Amino acid sequence: MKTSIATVSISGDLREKLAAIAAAGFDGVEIFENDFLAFDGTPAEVGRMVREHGLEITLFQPFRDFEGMPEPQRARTFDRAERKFDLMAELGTDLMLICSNVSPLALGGIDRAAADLRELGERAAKRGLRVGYEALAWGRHVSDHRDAWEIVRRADHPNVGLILDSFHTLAREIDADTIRSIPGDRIFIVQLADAPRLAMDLLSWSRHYRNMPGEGDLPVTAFMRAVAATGYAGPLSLEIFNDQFRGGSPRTIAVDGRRSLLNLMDEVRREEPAVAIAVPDMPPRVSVERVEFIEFATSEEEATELGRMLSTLGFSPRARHRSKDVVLWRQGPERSGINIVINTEREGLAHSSHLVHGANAYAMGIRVADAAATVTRARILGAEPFEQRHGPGELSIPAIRGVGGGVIYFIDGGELSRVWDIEFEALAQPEEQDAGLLAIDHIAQTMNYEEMLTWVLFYTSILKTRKLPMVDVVDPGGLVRSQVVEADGGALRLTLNGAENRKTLAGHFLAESFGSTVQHLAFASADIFRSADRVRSLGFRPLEISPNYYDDLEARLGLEPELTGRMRAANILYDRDGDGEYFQFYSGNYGEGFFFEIVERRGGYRGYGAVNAPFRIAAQKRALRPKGMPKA
Ligand SMILES: O=C(O)c1ccc(O)c(O)c1
Ligand SMILES: [Mg+2]
Repeated sequence: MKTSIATVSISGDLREKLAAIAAAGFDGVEIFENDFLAFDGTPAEVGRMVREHGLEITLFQPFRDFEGMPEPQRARTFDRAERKFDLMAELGTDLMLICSNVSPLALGGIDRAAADLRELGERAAKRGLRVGYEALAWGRHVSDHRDAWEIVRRADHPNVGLILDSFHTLAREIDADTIRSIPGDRIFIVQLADAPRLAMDLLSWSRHYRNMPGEGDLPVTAFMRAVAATGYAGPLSLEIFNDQFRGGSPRTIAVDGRRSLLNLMDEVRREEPAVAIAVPDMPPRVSVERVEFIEFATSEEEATELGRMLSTLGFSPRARHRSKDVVLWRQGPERSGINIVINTEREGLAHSSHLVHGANAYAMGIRVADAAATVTRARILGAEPFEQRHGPGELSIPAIRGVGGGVIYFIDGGELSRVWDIEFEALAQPEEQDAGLLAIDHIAQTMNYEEMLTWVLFYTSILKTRKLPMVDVVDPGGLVRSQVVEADGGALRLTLNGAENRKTLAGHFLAESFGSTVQHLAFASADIFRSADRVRSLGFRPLEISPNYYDDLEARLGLEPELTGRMRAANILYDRDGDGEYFQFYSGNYGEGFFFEIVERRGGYRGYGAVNAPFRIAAQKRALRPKGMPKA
């Protein structure tokens, strides 16, 4: 399988685009005409530059408003095509994309279009070139790949083929299985793009909101399965028109693109075992069992402060690392579900993370079915493996760098599961101060909004997880977009929060911690009222919620005043869905906006209390303001 990407998908000038595309491991590029026109070198220089990067030009595009023109436009269109053929010869590519005509002058008629393409194919053949015909979803007469195929079929020329583009087919909800009857060798190139579901006109949707396969909501896998079934063996080429990507980091977008293609083809290979698909062999997405630990990097002083906060939540220091300045905090019986690690080392990644971000939860450990396989898959998908010096007798825990520069460790059932015994030495048992917190319910990570798709693709391509629809959270200082990535049964729940500006609580946290990511940790309780009582007696001060909230709860959901009274007294917020109920309360802020949450899920409640987020944020801002939080 050859991977390719259109230059239009990446930001920067042509030089920067090519460097990023090559570094990410693509085999080829589609040269988008405008990227070429804006460049100040000759076509031959562009061709040389592409090849010096080890890339080939898979396609020159687009050639517009070609088929079905009346004279005199028709003759001029052919002249224009000949000029572009000259250019292609200099660039060193043999394939040109003709997109279906959108001109009001176009006459329509399948046979007329076929005759024009046949003549163009004849002219292309004289120069050893080929032309591919693509149906734009908004084409004037041709907007469906089935019609485009019929035209190509009737053109009946070896130098004329079909170009498929997942966006145009899927945006119009055309059944992708109609591709299965097209001969694979008549398809000259396949362009791939996903997109979020949006209600808008097709052209604007396509030109501004496409994204990488797996990042959006379109059934790109079903489309690609149908393409694979035709026997098509040419390049798979990403063609992503996206306003955000145009301003993003070329390196990141290129790495995301290649990750998305490999992940897609791996999925197709598993779902179409009868079709031979050349994709690097990789372990399947690994299932997650639970969050094994969260590790904070802090100074000694901050460790004391964080420890004080954890003590009020019922945690106590239980074990110390045998050779490092690292302490394990737990609560409840031995082997309870929450392991919090505080690292005050003066070297290594924890230390450098602390220098950059201040105290922060820079690492997490995830228990998976197979730790080594997880890292193998992640590496093939372009993630960076992480290894740190380990002392004699210590384990080498498979790990990768996360998107934000932190670390994700993977632990499985083998020797790795004994890490707490092997590397740690138990401390004297303190008096019992358990608050009934049983597990990490979810981890909330904050990032710039522009980086959210990168994170979503990272998690969903490496781990057996899925994304939920994005929701808007209103902060008095602006909007925060929130998207959940979760594993079956809640074994891993991540809430990703994308901040658009620094006036929001999330944006403030991001700015003040120089891009650290874990902004809050939610612990699960089986009895939130009991946990609330316990932590209060340990000195915990919950985030105070406005009394107006509880009046509204009674009115809105018809809750018993007795229940709302208890919630009001403990500052507990409430939500429910078709499956169950959710109770939650929060801590105040630690540092520049880090906090803890305690939750109880009753029945099969699946959400995260998103409806309550604005009230939580308003309360946190009230609490933060005296320390210099900008007024929203
Ligand atoms: O938006 C367009 O005009 C356009 C051009 C070329 C393509 O391949 C395409 O999918 C869209
Ligand atoms: Mg296209």
